[in-house]
Amino acid sequence: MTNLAIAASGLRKSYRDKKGEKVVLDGIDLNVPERTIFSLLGPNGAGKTTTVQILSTLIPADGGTVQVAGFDLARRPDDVRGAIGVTGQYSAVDKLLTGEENLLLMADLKHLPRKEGKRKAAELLERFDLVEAARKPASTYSGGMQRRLDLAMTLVGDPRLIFLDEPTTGLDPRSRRAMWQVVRELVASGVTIFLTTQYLEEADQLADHIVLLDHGRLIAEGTADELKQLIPGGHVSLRFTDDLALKNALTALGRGFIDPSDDDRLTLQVPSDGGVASLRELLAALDAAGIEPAHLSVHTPDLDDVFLTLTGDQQKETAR
Ligand SMILES: Nc1ncnc2c1ncn2[C@@H]1O[C@H](COP(=O)(O)OP(=O)(O)OP(=O)(O)O)[C@@H](O)[C@H]1O
Repeated sequence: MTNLAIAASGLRKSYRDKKGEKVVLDGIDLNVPERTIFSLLGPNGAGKTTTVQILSTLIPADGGTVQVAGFDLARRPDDVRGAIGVTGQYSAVDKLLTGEENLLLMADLKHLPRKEGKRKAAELLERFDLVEAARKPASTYSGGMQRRLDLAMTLVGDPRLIFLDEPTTGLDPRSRRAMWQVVRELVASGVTIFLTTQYLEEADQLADHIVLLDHGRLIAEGTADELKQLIPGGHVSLRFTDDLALKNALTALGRGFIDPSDDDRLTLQVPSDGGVASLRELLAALDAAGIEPAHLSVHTPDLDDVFLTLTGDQQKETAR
């Protein structure tokens, strides 16, 4: 049986404000297998940060039972803290210090002997491609370098489970990809990652398992592929060299629409799940009618489509 890095059941949290009680987490269950990347995906205000704050012992839950790294969260918070690392939207990096000084400070906080601290700092600077910048103040670092330093600082304590709360928000595409690579390497080295993100592509790229959180409830979960299958929208695009071939194909297949975005009106969109069996069937039907498409492409719905369908269109802006 796979060991669970996180097992949460019936997690609840609400806040009281002038308007009364606001339920932020409405009884959610989470099971995160060790050595996997688990992604909590949701729009602004869905409750992602609150979940991370509870699981990392920063704030108490109002209800539910939680085990983190094998420890009961309510009874053994110190053991949980010793096993986890958290890098949040608000970085722990002190910008007045150099990268190396930040790492040594963290090693002191973790009570590592001086020699061991220096060895660890040097290893992490190397691993996170920060050797050249090691003696420069962190204020001179790019956004991507600061995130890498932040994550390196988290690793000083050798955590088994790392919470990455929106680790690439605001980074350019190249830095985002570099961070993804770092995350993949961490998992390969045996760490478990609990990732929150607003970026669907990020969850698609990294996560073994995704849960969609909306208004404090889990509204869907599965692998990226499983989530994509929850909604319709896949199709095969067939482009023909002339109008007659397109018309014949439409007759032979008995279904399809002319793609309005093709100015030449020579592309047929045929609804399909994009699977091998249905593609084979479609090509056989065209073959039997003696029609050869000039170009074929398969479009499966992406996580954007899933997210927008399941959370409602009004969240289109925050979902990207
Ligand atoms: N201390 C607090 N007091 C009152 N309400 C709070 C408090 N902390 C969070 N909330 C509310 O809880 C809801 C969830 O917030 P949370 O920060 O967990 O969302 P999120 O999914 O992380 O969003 P974001 O992507 O913006 O960080 C929000 O409506 C927020 O206003």
